[in-house]
Amino acid sequence: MGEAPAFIVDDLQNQIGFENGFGSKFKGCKTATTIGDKTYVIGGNDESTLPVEVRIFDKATGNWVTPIVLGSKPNSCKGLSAISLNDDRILIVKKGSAPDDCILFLEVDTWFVREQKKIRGTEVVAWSKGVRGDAEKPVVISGPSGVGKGTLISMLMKEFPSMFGFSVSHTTRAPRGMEKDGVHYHFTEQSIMEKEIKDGKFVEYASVHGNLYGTSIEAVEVVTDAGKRCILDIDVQGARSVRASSLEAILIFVCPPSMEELETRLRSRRTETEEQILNRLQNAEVEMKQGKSSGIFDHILYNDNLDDCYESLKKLLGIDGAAAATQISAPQGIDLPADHSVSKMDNKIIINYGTPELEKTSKSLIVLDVSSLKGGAPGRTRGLDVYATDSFSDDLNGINQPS
Ligand SMILES: Nc1nc2c(ncn2[C@@H]2O[C@H](COP(=O)(O)OP(=O)(O)O)[C@@H](O)[C@H]2O)c(=O)[nH]1
Ligand SMILES: Nc1ncnc2c1ncn2[C@@H]1O[C@H](COP(=O)(O)OP(=O)(O)O)[C@@H](O)[C@H]1O
Repeated sequence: MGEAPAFIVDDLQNQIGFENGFGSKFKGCKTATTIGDKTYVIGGNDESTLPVEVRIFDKATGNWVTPIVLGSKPNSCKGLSAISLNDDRILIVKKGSAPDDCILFLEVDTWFVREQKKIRGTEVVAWSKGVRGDAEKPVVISGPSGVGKGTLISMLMKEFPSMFGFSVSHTTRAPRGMEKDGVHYHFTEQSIMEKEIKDGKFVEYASVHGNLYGTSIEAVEVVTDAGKRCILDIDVQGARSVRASSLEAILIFVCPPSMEELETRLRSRRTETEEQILNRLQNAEVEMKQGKSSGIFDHILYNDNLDDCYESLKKLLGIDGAAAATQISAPQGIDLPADHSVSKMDNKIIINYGTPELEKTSKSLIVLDVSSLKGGAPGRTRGLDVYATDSFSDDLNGINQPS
């Protein structure tokens, strides 16, 4: 049954005293997995409130490396099991943890991690929380200045405060009258933002209407860590970067009914100078062309009547009518018992928490189907399929039925 442990390296075990999580009982919250030449040692102190640490033993050089760790680091726990998936991420099962906090992915060679390694010139790993199904895709809203993006987003956040969270961008533009630092934007300076971009702190950034705007990795993570679906209000260049990234967002472009109406809305807002209005209207022509024809966007919405447009937005997000209630209450966590062992077969991770006697009589296996994983750092890893079953069969396909 299952796969052989990903690794058991005696000298490593002697050096740092961890045990592999595969089917074994162990004291500390430490485990290790080897991918290629690198052994990832993951763990902290038993029952500690400190975050789980990650160290890498590079067999090629014989050196230990402490990587930059992105993503929200899980706290230590009663124990960890680790399994390498596709050599680019390690699935971690936290024993005895809360249902919404027990399946994690440590990305070691995904697109996002490779990009970050390139920018930072050092070892990088990134945590991403695992969630069931296809929920929580981030939502990108783009469109010309004054079309109503902010208005639509405010309506969504007001109606579904526990479902959506706004990604607070950084910008070098000056705050408008009512805007608060850290709420509407992180207002910053050009030189500081350029340094942070160089340090790899941004998912995307662009120069828009003469100012620098960008989405930090942290801005997305703060929202996903709160268990909410992330909304990004970004321009077309930023949308293009997100489309190419691992975020797997739904991209929506909002159009005005006419350029005249766009100008009316922009002027009636009274937040820009005449020069800024003219600049934004000029840019709007280009944005409209790109938005409608570039193939970046999944959906185009026309914001003529505000209420109609808002209803269309909810519909394409699957949160209109009864669907809204279902989605809000859908459980995202996975209830795992404290004491269990973990093994892997093809694209299925089998979590066994029964005694041999118990196995015969009741459900004692949880199967995590990881064949359709999507997303990942800096967002969540979606697409986990989870179901309970009662026994192994010779052919694992035999337990492929959700129960
Ligand atoms: N690429 C990118 N664009 C952003 C970001 N934040 C805001 N923007 C875009 O910058 C443009 C100007 O935003 P803002 O100054 O708030 O003006 P408004 O859209 O007219 O309210 C809009 O197209 C926003 O969608 C960001 O983090 N990244
Ligand atoms: N469908 C609409 N009809 C009329 N006015 C609208 C509509 N949608 C938004 N507005 C108004 O247009 C102005 C610009 O909207 P805003 O949300 O700030 O645009 P954006 O965030 O795209 O720059 C605001 O004063 C807003 O109240």
